[in-house]
Amino acid sequence: MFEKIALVGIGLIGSSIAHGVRRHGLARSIAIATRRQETLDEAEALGLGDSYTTSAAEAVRGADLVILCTPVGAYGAVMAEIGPALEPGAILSDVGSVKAHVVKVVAPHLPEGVHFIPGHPIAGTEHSGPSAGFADLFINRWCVLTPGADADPKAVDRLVTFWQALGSRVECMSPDHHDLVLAITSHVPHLIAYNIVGTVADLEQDTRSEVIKFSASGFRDFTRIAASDPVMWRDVFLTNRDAVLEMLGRFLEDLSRLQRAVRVGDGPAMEELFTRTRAIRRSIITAGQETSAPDFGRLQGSPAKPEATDKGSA
Ligand SMILES: NC(=O)C1=CN([C@@H]2O[C@H](COP(=O)(O)OP(=O)(O)OC[C@H]3O[C@@H](n4cnc5c(N)ncnc54)[C@H](O)[C@@H]3O)[C@@H](O)[C@H]2O)C=CC1
Ligand SMILES: O=C(O)C(=O)Cc1ccc(O)cc1
Repeated sequence: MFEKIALVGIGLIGSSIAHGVRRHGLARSIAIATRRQETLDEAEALGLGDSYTTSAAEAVRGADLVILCTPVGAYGAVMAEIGPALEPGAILSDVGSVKAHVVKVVAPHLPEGVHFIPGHPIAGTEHSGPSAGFADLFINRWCVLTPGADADPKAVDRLVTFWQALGSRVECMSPDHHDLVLAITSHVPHLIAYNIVGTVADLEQDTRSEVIKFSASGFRDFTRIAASDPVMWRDVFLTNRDAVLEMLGRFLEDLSRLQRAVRVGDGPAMEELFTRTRAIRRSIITAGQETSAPDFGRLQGSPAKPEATDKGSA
């Protein structure tokens, strides 16, 4: 499908793409670039690519598909480096969790003749680093593409076919719409998880030990989400601020209503809400979005994978 795919950044998502490309024979060669030598050595030891370099510009030279797989906060610096080295006719894409910001920071560095088609596989885990990836990650998951109005349809088709070959279902939408939808389905849920686990972390020592000892599965599910990569999520909240604040505002209004229902003992209001939310959970399962036991955080999550050890990103 492609002669040379360059992956800039080789953490959970980059390494999952590398595994999938190998498994399905989607490229003659895979070039891997990352900032730190230590991460590169890890990727090489895992055999994720055919060439390895700390120079992103070197990796993208001669590549007909380049995918940015770093935290979105690194995109500006990465693009400044690779812009002049991109081949005319190449497809440039990414996997970032936000899209409007990505379009804004990539555009100034985009050479004539390079097809920029932003992307976001809505599939992941709380793990990070090159050893966290696995080829099945994208199977039966959505991948959203946000091509501009002037995007070359042939290039878009090639990228759609690529993600389908990795097992994904693909849908195109505008960057702003993507950011609003993901704010409530992914970004705000992560913020809530970070907050509730932070609340426990700030409890007095004795109470905290009890909470951890007796933590029920609800709290444990929050801790899984709150173990997600701090740099990646910092960048999401720095770059999708407006949509997150919009959805957070609605969430807080609803929480106030619920707080009142609890305070005044309004059983029917609580039961009515909990019945509607149960129906949402069931419709997600019916739509094939869920593969495991009830679990708050996996609304966007990955298929069950054997427990891996947490690895910090490089
Ligand atoms: N973790 C998840 O569940 C999902 C993440 N994403 C998006 O995918 C992207 C990557 O996330 P993960 O793979 O989870 O992160 P990760 O932390 O596992 O890997 C990021 C990689 O980027 C490299 N990197 C960081 N700064 C760099 C720079 N300036 N130049 C070159 N390499 C650099 C790191 O060394 C690391 O190899 C992010 O933009 C994130 O928003 C998308 C879907 C799911
Ligand atoms: O692990 C989980 O539950 C996730 O929600 C994974 C995830 C994280 C970030 C994304 O942009 C998409 C999916």
